[in-house]
Amino acid sequence: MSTTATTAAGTTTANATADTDTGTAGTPAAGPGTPGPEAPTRGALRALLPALAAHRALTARTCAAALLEQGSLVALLTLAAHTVGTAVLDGRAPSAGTVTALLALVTVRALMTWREMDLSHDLAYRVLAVLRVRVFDGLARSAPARVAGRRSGDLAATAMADVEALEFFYAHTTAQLLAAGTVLSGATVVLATVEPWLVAVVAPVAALLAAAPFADARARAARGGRTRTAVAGLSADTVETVDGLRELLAFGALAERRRALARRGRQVGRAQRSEATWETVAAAARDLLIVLAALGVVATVAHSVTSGRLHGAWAPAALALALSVLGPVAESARALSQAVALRAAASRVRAAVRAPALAPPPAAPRPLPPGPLGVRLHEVSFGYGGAPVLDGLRLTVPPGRTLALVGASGAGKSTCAHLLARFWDPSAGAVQLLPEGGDPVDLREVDDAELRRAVVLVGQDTPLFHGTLAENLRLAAPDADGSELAAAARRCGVDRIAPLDTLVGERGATLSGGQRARVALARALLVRPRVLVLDESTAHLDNAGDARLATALAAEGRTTIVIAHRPATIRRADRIAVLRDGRVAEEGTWEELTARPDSALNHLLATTPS
Ligand SMILES: Nc1ncnc2c1ncn2[C@@H]1O[C@H](COP(=O)(O)OP(=O)(O)OP(=O)(O)O)[C@@H](O)[C@H]1O
Repeated sequence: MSTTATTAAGTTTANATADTDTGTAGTPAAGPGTPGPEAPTRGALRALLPALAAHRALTARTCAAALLEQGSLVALLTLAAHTVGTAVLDGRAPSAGTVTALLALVTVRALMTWREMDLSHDLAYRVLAVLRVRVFDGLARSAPARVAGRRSGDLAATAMADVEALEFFYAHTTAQLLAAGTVLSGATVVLATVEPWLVAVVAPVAALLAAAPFADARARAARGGRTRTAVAGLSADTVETVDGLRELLAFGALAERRRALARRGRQVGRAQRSEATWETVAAAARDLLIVLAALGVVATVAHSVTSGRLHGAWAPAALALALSVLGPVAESARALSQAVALRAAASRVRAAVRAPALAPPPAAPRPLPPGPLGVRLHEVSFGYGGAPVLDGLRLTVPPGRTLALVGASGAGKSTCAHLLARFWDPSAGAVQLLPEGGDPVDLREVDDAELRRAVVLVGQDTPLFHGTLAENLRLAAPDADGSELAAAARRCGVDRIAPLDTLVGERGATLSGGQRARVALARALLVRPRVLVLDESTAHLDNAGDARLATALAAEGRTTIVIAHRPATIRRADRIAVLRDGRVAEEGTWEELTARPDSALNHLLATTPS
């Protein structure tokens, strides 16, 4: 068996302590081709933009609202200043048209402030909802290798915290930057006609403010990356702690775990503090620049008026226009610098979304012929990145027969089961289904949905989901009617556990290991698989329960591969294959293999407690 829930929790403590000591999020050996948790951040923000394409109309409305919001404020301040200027210098009261325009601008500004916030958040939440599903799709595509290679809390951090962090990018950056750029361009044209020197003051400051976040983009992204990694590590440790609470309690390891979590928390705090410190320094630098620009604008306007280039009545308007346009520019610079820090989150999300399929779908699927299916592993080699686990393995199970696959712990039995379920593909050789009298069909040629109906794998610790027994059974066959459900439940003794509308709690926490196994087996039977792979599925049951289930599972025409250590289970199979050194060391019936004193099976049985 590969990692199980119970053993994972037991080994977690050691892993987690080591992680905390080195200050890195632990990443056990990944499956073949597993993308690493940290991907390069270059272009990660740009890669977020295409997600807006699905919401073109809403994006356009958000941009328009942002433009009206920023533009109306600049126009309002400029017009108000002009009105005051002409009233003071020319002694003219504002006309009814001017008052109406001022009131209209106030109204537009108020309405657009609300509208822009409403639309930009609506847009962001829609994009994030799609992103979350795409992250989930990526995880599903690359499971279980990715899940084996990355800790679940780390994956949860990508699916939740990293995606959530991107809300800022979609709600507060894109439309606002576009609007600020447009308002700045318009204001620059007006300023150029009124007093070109004002452009000479405003334009370089605007350029400096816009460029500043990119000047230390690498360091900023690295600081953001450290925060994301620390948050992911904390999330991974927290999830493992909750999962393994019983073991931690049993071994009296709670206090040490608590200290480790506190250290993780401090790591997150330090990373966030470092980001915040740099951000406040950058904000202070921006403020200083704006103040200097404002002084420059005031001095330029004063000089223009005294030198006669600008009429005094226009001075307040020019002043207001030049100063008010600096507001959106400064706000955009702040948004940009925050967005640059999001590159790490964006790249983690991008890596999850783009995760390659470890078992890619066939270009031209081959339909499986009806009738019983056998199984063949033809010269199969496979490894998890290190030494090969399977090395040219050959194994054939004719249609309708039962084979017990045995071997020492770590021999590769579960790996064979996972290849049969096509969780991933072999690096050499082929895993095939054998129709009776037909040509073998490589699993790589079979459509995924058809494969899931034909081959079902039941593991030792198949987790159940929060819900009723019936809902857990229906997971495999959503269309199964009540009588089918009842029949499968009866065959596996699920009906003796509790009524089918009983809630089982998260991961089936309210059931015993044996009861969970019965539910998992009944669930598998509902699919009516032609090939059933049982990976120590009945290990939690007593001998009598195991025997009764074996009788219930026996079905005409179904091929069954049983991975087991229990002699009584192995004995019931038609044939037995012993796995050693990545190959089948010997194969035969129970009688044949046990008759030879030096057989690998006898060696194995001698070391297996009965
Ligand atoms: N996801 C993984 N990443 C890296 N190595 C793995 C992974 N899964 C299994 N292995 C390694 O592959 C080898 C075979 O594991 P496998 O689970 O197939 O053994 P097994 O025969 O089922 O063992 P057991 O009887 O103990 O369940 C072991 O050395 C194991 O450490």
